[in-house]
Amino acid sequence: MKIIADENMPYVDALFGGLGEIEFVNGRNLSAEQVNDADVLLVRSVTKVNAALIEKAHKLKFVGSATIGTDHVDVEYLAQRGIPFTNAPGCNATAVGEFAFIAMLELAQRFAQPLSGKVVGIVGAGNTGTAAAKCLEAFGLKVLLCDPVKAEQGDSRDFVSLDTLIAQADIISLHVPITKQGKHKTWYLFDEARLNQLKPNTWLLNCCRGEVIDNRALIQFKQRRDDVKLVLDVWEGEPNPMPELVALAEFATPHIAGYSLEGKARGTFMLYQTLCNVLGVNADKTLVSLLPPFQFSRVHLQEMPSQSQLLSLSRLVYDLRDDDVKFRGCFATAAGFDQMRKKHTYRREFSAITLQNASLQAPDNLNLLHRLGFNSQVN
Ligand SMILES: NC(=O)C1=CN([C@@H]2O[C@H](COP(=O)(O)OP(=O)(O)OC[C@H]3O[C@@H](n4cnc5c(N)ncnc54)[C@H](O)[C@@H]3O)[C@@H](O)[C@H]2O)C=CC1
Ligand SMILES: O=C(O)C(=O)[C@H](O)COP(=O)(O)O
Repeated sequence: MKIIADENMPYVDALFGGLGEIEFVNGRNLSAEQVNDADVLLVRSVTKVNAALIEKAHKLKFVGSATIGTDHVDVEYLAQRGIPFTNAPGCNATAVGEFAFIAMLELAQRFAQPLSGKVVGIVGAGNTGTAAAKCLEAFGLKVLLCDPVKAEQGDSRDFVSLDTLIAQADIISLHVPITKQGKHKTWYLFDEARLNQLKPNTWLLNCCRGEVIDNRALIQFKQRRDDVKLVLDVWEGEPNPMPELVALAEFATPHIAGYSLEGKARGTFMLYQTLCNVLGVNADKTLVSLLPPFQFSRVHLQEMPSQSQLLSLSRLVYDLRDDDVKFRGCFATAAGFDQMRKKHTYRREFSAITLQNASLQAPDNLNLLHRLGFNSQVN
């Protein structure tokens, strides 16, 4: 069995090695010729899986994308061909949620502001939005959710309209899929008119898809409104972000909000489980055996961390400043953008750290750190 896999997918050898012969490819430039004799195709978000790519891949019996988003896959075409497809919903939700939370801690540090007391608006209350809300609520912030789709589906949480969210939120974090049609389409959800509604001093974070914000309108808006601060992980026209926009962002990264080691491993593992199911073979590997030990796996806390101490703790798993600096040095070419993604030093999730100290025994303290995602051990 021939398995074609994106070279940026970790643990493919460990998980799929026993199932067939693996060929690693550059997912962005994958050609139809390369997949013609494939039985299994494992991709990431940079590969357009459509008729043009797989029309002649007559042996293809499974396509998997180790991502949450599916906008790069023609799922209808796969269904017509009867080719089983899976993505990896939720695989990197914790990674994106923690990225957004850490970015807010970084902004608070940079502008010497307390995060406490701020109201955060989450647009899109699915896996990543909910993960971000979990951290923010654990930290004690008021969170407003806007998700008309979930509201219509009868989700029992409280939702507000986008207008209310924009009017009330000090920080807005975007977590929607990119959709071009329908009454809840998200393409340019934040257009010029919407951007002009932002309250003074709003922080706007985009960790979902670049085109959810009209990037040209954002440049013009930001040039007039320096009070608004931007954290941008995703860009219109990737892998070629608009240089003017990069310069206007406080933190800029190359679509790596979901790149925790745990998140990437979970993504590959979910594909492995589904493929085993499709092939009718036993999935005998475990996710936990894949992850290496973390160098800061145990941290002693003398007291409940302050906001800046929590940032220092968070920087043990992920220092956003490093990625921001690297990105500004390499984004100017498509190769630079992709190389940084390819060579990204995986960060860990909060759960990789076990916090130890008797003073954390107070249930509220333990609860807060636990709900943020850290492990805790009372000694
Ligand atoms: N930067 C990165 O590395 C990553 C980016 N993503 C992107 O983030 C997107 C969201 O991921 P998940 O939260 O896991 O997806 P999800 O499908 O679990 O949640 C998306 C939510 O957005 C809601 N939604 C749809 N249209 C909306 C609208 N007009 N207004 C408000 N809410 C709306 C949906 O009802 C759903 O609840 C993905 O589709 C993907 O494009 C996901 C993971 C990593
Ligand atoms: O899951 C998604 O959706 C994403 O956006 C991915 O985290 C992006 O990563 P790649 O698949 O492009 O490596």
